[in-house]
Amino acid sequence: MTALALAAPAVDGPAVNGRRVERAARLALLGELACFPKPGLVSFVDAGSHADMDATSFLRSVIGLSGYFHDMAAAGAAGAGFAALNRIGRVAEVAMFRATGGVNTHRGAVFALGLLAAAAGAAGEGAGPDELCALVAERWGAAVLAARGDEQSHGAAVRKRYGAPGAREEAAAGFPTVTRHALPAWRAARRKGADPATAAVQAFFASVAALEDTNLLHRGGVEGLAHARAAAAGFLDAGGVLAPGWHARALAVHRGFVARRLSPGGSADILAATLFLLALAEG
Ligand SMILES: CC(C)(COP(=O)(O)OP(=O)(O)OC[C@H]1O[C@@H](n2cnc3c(N)ncnc32)[C@H](O[C@H]2O[C@H](COP(=O)(O)OP(=O)(O)OP(=O)(O)O)[C@@H](O)[C@H]2O)[C@@H]1O)[C@@H](O)C(=O)NCCC(=O)NCCS
Ligand SMILES: Nc1ncnc2[nH]cnc12
Repeated sequence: MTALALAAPAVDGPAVNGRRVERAARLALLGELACFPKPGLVSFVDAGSHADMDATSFLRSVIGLSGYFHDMAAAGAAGAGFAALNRIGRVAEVAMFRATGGVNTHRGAVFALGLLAAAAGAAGEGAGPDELCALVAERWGAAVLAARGDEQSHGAAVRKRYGAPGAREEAAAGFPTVTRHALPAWRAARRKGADPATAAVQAFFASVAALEDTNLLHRGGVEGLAHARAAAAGFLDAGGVLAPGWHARALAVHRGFVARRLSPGGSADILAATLFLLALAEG
């Protein structure tokens, strides 16, 4: 048990697949960071639309979160309710901010992948991506929506101003952007011959085209969100990563986002959740 688990209730759950869950989550966060071109976001190539963080911030954050996903899987296996999961998540957020010097790298991922890790623990071996997403909705969805969040967050400001749904609604609905958009896009690209890293680019664009991303609304307002979704849909309509010249087109979208300071952070989390579910399914 790690220090993060001190926030959890004392439970003696059955033997869980915690190590496998932890490994899959780390692979997913690193895979998301490595994915490029990923318009507006930080990668090993550049910092996209961000002045306060770079790839090193994300690597520090991943290390700072060590043990968190294992603990969420163990808590899920022990039948933890939302309040217990949330306590573990809040401690992980503190660890993330300590690791990055106060920069929000993975708040959304702590939340989304944390819930999915708990579902993986609860379901045990063999549950597929759709089942895990549905389990989050079924078991914790109502409590997720009922929870009082941080009233000062960017997400809260966007909710107040535009009435837009955000990370909570996505989780409570069983991650529809993952199951209906990003995951099918990744699988279709792989079936047609794309390698896993290129399929991740396709999954990312599919998410941007579909998601009401509170980060895009926060930085760019309704116009920024519309621009981002239309640019992503245009890339996919032109054949996405399966069409010749795709890399240059994706790069042009990236540059357009950077020029407008747009950052689709919600889609970064959707991609990480997708890669997490795929890594878990691979074992
Ligand atoms: C439920 C919480 C996640 C709180 O959410 P809330 O809506 O109140 O607001 P935010 O603090 O703004 O965080 C929401 C993050 O979720 C991601 N996101 C956005 N839209 C969606 C969406 N439609 N669907 C899914 N996910 C979405 C997004 O995360 C990424 O962006 C982060 C960078 O954000 P920010 O710092 O605001 O933006 P910048 O542009 O960088 O800021 P400036 O430079 O302009 O200043 C990055 O971290 C990505 O991860 C949103 O940020 C949650 O906080 C909560 O309740 N947590 C509880 C603890 C927990 O996790 N418990 C465990 C599970 S129960
Ligand atoms: N790669 C990334 N760049 C910017 N914000 C993010 N939030 C989560 N992953 C991110």
